[in-house]
Amino acid sequence: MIATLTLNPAIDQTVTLDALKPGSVHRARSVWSDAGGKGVNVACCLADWGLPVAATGVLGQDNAAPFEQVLAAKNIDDRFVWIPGETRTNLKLLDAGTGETTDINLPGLEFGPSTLEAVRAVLSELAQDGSLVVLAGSLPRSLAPDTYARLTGELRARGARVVLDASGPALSAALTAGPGALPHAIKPNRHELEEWAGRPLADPAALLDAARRLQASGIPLVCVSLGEDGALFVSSDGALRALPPATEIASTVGAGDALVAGLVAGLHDGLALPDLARRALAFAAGKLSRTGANLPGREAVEAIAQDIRVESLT
Ligand SMILES: Nc1ncnc2c1ncn2[C@@H]1O[C@H](COP(=O)(O)OP(=O)(O)O)[C@@H](O)[C@H]1O
Ligand SMILES: O=P(O)(O)OC[C@H]1O[C@](O)(COP(=O)(O)O)[C@@H](O)[C@@H]1O
Repeated sequence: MIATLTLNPAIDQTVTLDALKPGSVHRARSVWSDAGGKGVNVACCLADWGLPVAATGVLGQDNAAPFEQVLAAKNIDDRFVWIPGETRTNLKLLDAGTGETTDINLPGLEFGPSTLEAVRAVLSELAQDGSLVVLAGSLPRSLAPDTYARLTGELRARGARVVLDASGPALSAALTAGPGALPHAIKPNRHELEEWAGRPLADPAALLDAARRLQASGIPLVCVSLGEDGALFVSSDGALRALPPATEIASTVGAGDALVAGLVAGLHDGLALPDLARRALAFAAGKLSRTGANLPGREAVEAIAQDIRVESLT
């Protein structure tokens, strides 16, 4: 069983501008919305790949439709806890000239201990021996930074492997949890890894060293995503860098989530590190060619994976 948790989902509203100029009035070329948030996006990509997946977390009842639609359309087991209020809308400003996206992620719905308890109950039903559980995205401000660390300990005690995609204090707390509460895999991006390290990691050697330190601390798989430079992968099988293929980019929003979904699909199939890296980058490249958290068909993703170059690092 595969499950994803999104405690702070979002409707992603992507606004395309001729050029983003801070302080000036813009007339948008176009606007579109996707139901998103990290765990929702991971579940969408896994469902497109053909794996059964359940999605849980907390959603607002007052703008439920986009989430209900996408979960139903992709046949994702909807195990969300619904609360009064609106799920946040995050703004993604796409500069058509440079192709760069500027993210404005809002704080989101806050909720108390009883809602978290309800989510915990769903997770403990979903997590069994051998399950893969993805904990992803920011935490609402009402939750303690060690929320992921605690959930990871509980899920591990049930025999599940946890894949964590978090940042800031929530990531730091999860990485300093005791040995029984560390995640099986993490996917920081360069900025998140620098935040954890407390210093810039400008050159490849510094990045690799930080990733190796995390793996040596007891996290079996560390993947550092590097945008257009691909990603680093470190496990007990070694370290490697995977390079992205040339890709038509429709939207970069959710590329990191697609990479996480590819990692999960690879862990599910027990792939060796180089093939796991190819699978993860193929998911990201497949998603980049589309808007929203959507992958092309399995054959197309497998064809992309075959073309991904992987370099072993010493
Ligand atoms: N501009 C790009 N060109 C090619 N591949 C990209 C680009 N942006 C992202 N990717 C792919 O998507 C993956 C995740 O993107 P990244 O930006 O690192 O994640 P996040 O969104 O979590 O910060 C990268 O490892 C890479 O494979
Ligand atoms: O929970 P956070 O950290 O605010 O991030 C939420 C945002 O990240 C996304 O999941 C996209 O993430 P990536 O582009 O890193 O894959 C959006 O759907 C959402 O707006």
